[in-house]
Amino acid sequence: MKQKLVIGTRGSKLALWQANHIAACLRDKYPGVEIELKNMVTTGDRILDVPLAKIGGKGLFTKELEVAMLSREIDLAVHSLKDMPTELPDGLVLAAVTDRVDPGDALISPAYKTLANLPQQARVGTSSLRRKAQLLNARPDLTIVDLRGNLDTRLKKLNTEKLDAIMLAVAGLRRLGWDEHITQIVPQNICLPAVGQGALAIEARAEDIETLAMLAFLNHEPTCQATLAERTFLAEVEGGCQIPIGVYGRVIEGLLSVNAVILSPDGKEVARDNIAGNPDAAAELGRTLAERMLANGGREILARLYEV
Ligand SMILES: NCc1[nH]cc(CCC(=O)O)c1CC(=O)O
Repeated sequence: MKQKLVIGTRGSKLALWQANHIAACLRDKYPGVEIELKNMVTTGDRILDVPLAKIGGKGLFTKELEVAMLSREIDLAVHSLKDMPTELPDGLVLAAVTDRVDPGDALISPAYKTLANLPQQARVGTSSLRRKAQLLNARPDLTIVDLRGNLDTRLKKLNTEKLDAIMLAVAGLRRLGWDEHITQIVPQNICLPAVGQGALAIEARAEDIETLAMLAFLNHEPTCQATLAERTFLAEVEGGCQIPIGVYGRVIEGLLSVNAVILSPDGKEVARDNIAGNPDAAAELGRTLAERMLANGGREILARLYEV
């Protein structure tokens, strides 16, 4: 057993909460082991004035931490699983995926409360293509305003940018204790979450058997299986850029079911489908669902996306 573990984390409030949460779990489990946090800055933190979809490139919020891990500056990194690319760099693995309590998206609209109540042409802030496309699919009249920045910045922009609503992940708001701002948990038939939303990913070096063994207790197997299906689905449909897809898998009574949607950015074209099966075949379920959706309209939606 190691006598010390160094956790790398980004400096945002959410990232620090997540890293401190895992640090607390580790201290609790291994009272004699020194657990240290090391703050790092990623490209995604540095560039705040450009819509995420335009920065491009994968692992905007993970790469610097991964470089530090490979050079042994840190032993593990804590990420929102949602921010992790489907393929990890050589030499790194997912050591654990934690349980997720809140996979969904929340609407914050002090004036109107719910999506159905928003007036025609209401201004809704989000930086996510996935939320934008699903919002427009349900409400083509809405005006979507790009909204970047950390959670606190985005909450402030609700007022400063004169928005009628913003949409954020429930999990992030809950972790920061800001769930009193939530006015509606958006139902999944309107908005499916991002791959891995709500789960934490613990990343470590593949050869670091000792650390991997110490982290294994953090893994929640049903969430690991559900998100494996989601990540395989994403890997199968994704090309070079950010695309509007939502997908949610969960294991109930031993059955893994996965719901997914692929949309055009304007929300007008949609392919929806679902699949269910043995959780041990999670990757295969994700892949089969992706193949089926690509064959049933998904491929055309993506082709038009790459044309522009
Ligand atoms: N894109 C940033 C990001 N990465 C993870 C979360 C929330 C926590 C989670 O989904 O686990 C958020 C904020 C948001 O989308 O509202």
